[in-house]
Amino acid sequence: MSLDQKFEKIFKKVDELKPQFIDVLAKAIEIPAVSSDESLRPMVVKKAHFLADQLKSLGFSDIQLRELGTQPPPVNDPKLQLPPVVLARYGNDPAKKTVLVYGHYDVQPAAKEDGWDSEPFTLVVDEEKQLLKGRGSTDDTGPLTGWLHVVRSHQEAGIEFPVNLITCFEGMEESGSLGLDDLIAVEADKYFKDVDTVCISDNYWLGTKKPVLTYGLRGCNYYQVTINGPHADLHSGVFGGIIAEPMIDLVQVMGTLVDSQGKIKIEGIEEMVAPVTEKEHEIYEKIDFSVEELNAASGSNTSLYKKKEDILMHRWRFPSLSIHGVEGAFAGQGAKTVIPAKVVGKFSIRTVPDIDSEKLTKIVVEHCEREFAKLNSPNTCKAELIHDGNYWVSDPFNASFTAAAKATKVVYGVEPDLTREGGSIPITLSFEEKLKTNVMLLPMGRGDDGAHSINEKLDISNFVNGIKIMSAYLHYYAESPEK
Ligand SMILES: C[C@H](N)C(=O)N[C@@H](Cc1c[nH]cn1)C(=O)O
Ligand SMILES: [Zn+2]
Ligand SMILES: [Zn+2]
Repeated sequence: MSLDQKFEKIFKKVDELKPQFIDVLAKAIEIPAVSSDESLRPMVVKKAHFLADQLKSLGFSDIQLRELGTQPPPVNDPKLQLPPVVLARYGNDPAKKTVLVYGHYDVQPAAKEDGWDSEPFTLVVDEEKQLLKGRGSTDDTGPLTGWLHVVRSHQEAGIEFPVNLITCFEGMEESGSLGLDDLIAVEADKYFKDVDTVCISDNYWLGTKKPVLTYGLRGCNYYQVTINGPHADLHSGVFGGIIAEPMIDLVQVMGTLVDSQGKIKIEGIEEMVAPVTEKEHEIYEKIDFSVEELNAASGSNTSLYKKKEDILMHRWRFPSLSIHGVEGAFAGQGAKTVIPAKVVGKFSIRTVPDIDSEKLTKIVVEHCEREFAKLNSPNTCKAELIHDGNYWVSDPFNASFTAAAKATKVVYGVEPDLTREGGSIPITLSFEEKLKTNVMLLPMGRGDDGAHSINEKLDISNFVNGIKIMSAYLHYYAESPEK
């Protein structure tokens, strides 16, 4: 049977099985697997078991829920267990290539009060707009479950699976992939011994129309600054003006990190960024993107840059510093007149070549300490790293990228753009280094999916076509003469 004939049968099955695939996604999304919320850790574990059950019913073998030990500090409960990594195999034929597919089953926090139109952990199938709405639909439960549907479609179409598949599904990606590095090191010559390539479906197209393949990610160093003052929250009428307020110190320290144009004000970071080459300018010129698409995705007119090249460089190629929030501060409606006793400011820096993570942390911590010292406050200040994750940039010209480009052409009828990604997938570089193989990012969703935001969605066409691309990719990769 020719590849085209195989694809016809598989794709027909994907279309037929669509309602069942959506049903699996709905069941997965129902589990609020928020890795950053310690109280929801049992839910993250529950989702791992749900996936293991799915893998079992599909006939995967050697299914393991690998424990990673306790979560390292800073953490409220020092006994908190990390969620397990779900390892499984489909096929173990030495004559076939082996593809490791990585995905994460944890999600970002979400609450209806944040502005969602519906309950975030109830999948909404919007027939009118042809989209699937719910936390994790695009990041990353939809793409992750896509790999399971690839297997099911092959089974029901009666087509032999072209490769050996290994899954590595983790539950801590949104919180720094803690513990996974060590597991990969331990299993590099055991469970992962025969891996020829790694495919990750956990990012997004640049815009809304053109499919892409991705060869780079920024890293992410996440920090917290804790200012400690009085023993308890106090009445601002009774104590305001006569004690040093932690929140006043914190906003001043945080105010020295970045300006409103996005320029990082911490000395020593810019110097670590690799200079932009002439070749890079040429690459960026050819990419399909506009400020209008950015505005549509952000739902605003607040872009700091108007030119395509500036936007892309600042998204992919330069570091950025974002301020995320303050733990312990009043954040509700109304007018509570309180002086918070202890506040913890959270910010992260997206890193790029050649920023050294340890050096960056030293610079950041010293900067915060220096700025706090200037305040002459009797309060205490501690700045620390919560987690870091490496940036990754690879060469997109190998058998895996070629197979994915062919698969994209078969499904969408166009050559994909080659992009980098402003977000981070902390474990990517570890796969490349520890398994001594290449990694390819094959995104399923679109740039306006609202990952990490309210009303996160995945277009039904992206879900269905994504499963078809994943299927065709495995066949093209299996047929390729190189690894
Ligand atoms: C791109 C990926 N889907 C993603 O959202 N990654 C997260 C990873 C992260 C790193 N620190 C905290 N979370 C991201 O880029 O924010
Ligand atoms: Zn995410
Ligand atoms: Zn993700």
